[in-house]
Amino acid sequence: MIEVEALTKRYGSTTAVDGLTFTARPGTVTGFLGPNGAGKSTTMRVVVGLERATSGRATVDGRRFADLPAPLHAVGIMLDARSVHPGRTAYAHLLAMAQTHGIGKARVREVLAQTGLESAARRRAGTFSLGMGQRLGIAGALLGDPATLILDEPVNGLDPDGVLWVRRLVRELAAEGRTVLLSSHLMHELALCADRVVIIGRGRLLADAPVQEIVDRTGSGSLEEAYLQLTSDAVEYRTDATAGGGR
Ligand SMILES: Nc1ncnc2c1ncn2[C@@H]1O[C@H](COP(=O)(O)OP(=O)(O)OP(=O)(O)O)[C@@H](O)[C@H]1O
Repeated sequence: MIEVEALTKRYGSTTAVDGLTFTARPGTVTGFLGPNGAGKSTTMRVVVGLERATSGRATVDGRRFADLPAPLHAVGIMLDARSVHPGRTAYAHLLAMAQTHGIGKARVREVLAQTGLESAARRRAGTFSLGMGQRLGIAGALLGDPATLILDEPVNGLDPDGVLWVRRLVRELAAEGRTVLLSSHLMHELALCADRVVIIGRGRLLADAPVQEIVDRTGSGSLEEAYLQLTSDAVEYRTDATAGGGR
């Protein structure tokens, strides 16, 4: 479970996250949405201890990330699939992660198989396509068999097969009782795989409800329409094509 409570993060005069509160619960895929610069990545980075909150708090299973005894087992993270050392093979990358937690080679092979990377295991990550890099990032997130997963744009760069695979995977993870927090700009995809969505704009909460409830409450025909309506005042860079709710 992820709990974000009155979280504020400032960078100098920029307030990236502004008094944000929400909970991502076990057995649920929570979609995390917002326009560019809304504060999604910053929130996720605070949750996983890469940034320090200016005020408020963010916890995983009731603990701050820094206080988790074995982080890989508590929370699987894919924030930036490109953060892998390009000279390392997929296998070596995962093995190095595994060794920090006493996880064995068998589990490394298991996640390589689960993410469809078996045949690419001995290839250097620097030669991977965007989609293969995403798969490797997801493999790393799954490695510790964590109860919580945080995936930033997991379908970015995936082909239709890959998109379907991620959709099934996150649904399975939630069905196993895990907490999944997933950000994406692909509304159609989120509507298919998320149970509820948390929408933020300019660092503030705009909506936190089941997908259907948000669609109904806004009188929209789709999550995309509801999203455009809810974020219409919170978009910093809007082109003519999207001004006025996409009409
Ligand atoms: N390290 C940093 N230093 C200064 N400002 C930052 C830093 N990181 C983020 N910001 C600012 O904080 C705000 C929120 O950025 P963030 O990356 O969290 O948004 P986001 O919702 O993830 O956006 P996107 O959809 O474009 O990835 C932006 O105004 C951004 O410029």
